[in-house]
Amino acid sequence: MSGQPVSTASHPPHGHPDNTGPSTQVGDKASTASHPPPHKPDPTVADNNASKRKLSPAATSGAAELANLKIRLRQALKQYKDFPSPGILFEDILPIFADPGLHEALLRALELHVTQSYGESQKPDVIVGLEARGFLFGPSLALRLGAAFVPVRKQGKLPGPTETASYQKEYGKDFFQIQKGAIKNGQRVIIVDDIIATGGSASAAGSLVRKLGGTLLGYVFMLELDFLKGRAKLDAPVYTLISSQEKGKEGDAQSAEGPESAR
Ligand SMILES: O=P(O)(O)OC[C@H]1O[C@H](OP(=O)(O)OP(=O)(O)O)[C@H](O)[C@@H]1O
Ligand SMILES: Nc1ncnc2[nH]cnc12
Repeated sequence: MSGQPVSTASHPPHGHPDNTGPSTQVGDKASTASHPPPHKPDPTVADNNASKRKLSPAATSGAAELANLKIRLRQALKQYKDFPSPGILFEDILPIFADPGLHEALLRALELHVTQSYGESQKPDVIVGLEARGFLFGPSLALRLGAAFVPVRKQGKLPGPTETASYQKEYGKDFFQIQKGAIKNGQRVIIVDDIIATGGSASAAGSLVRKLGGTLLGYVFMLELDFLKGRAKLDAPVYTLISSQEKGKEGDAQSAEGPESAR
């Protein structure tokens, strides 16, 4: 049933039996999937090695704050079976934006990540957001970082000369466009979107940024469906706040009678 969010009492933070590949993150090149092997700590919810790496007190408290924010955000996600088509477990990120406290937590978490990972000398000049859900937080993040915001839109929505890239995503095929001249040669760019699934959308957006002469610093996502290994398609550092879908648990998920918090 796709009309009701699935109960996730039996659906702990996502993972997948196939999820064995490395998960590269800026500032942490080791496995960063939210379901690392049992003997490894979960790097998406805590910077467990902060003290060993002798981080400054400010960086350590920033890492602790980030870990806390991630837990709150993870709990707000909802899942819908068979939406928009059979076999897809749809991750609904909208509850985060319905709650001003969580919305603020999201922006703060992303801002912390970018400022901690890139520092003053490598600050992004441009945040590129992908239509449509990348528009929910891309402009606000850009404002916090003192960067420009540039949209990548679905075909036929942008006026004037554009560059186009076709792509395949988890549940369909599409075209992305960006306005020519929207990014200047050599500008440092971070691409943001809500979810990376197969990586098709993000990869197409990356090719558009490079076509315009942008220097792609990396990708930032709220959520990664890591069993789909989308990050393998991307040739710049990838950061995700939360990951991923536990496909093996899909069959266990019960239909909920009403809205229910995901995790
Ligand atoms: O990694 P992929 O397999 O490419 O899938 C990820 C993309 O799919 C969704 O966009 P979609 O175009 O479905 O919807 P939206 O317009 O609601 O953002 C999502 O917001 C990502 O952009
Ligand atoms: N499973 C999924 N849930 C929400 N958005 C998506 N975009 C691609 N796959 C998705």
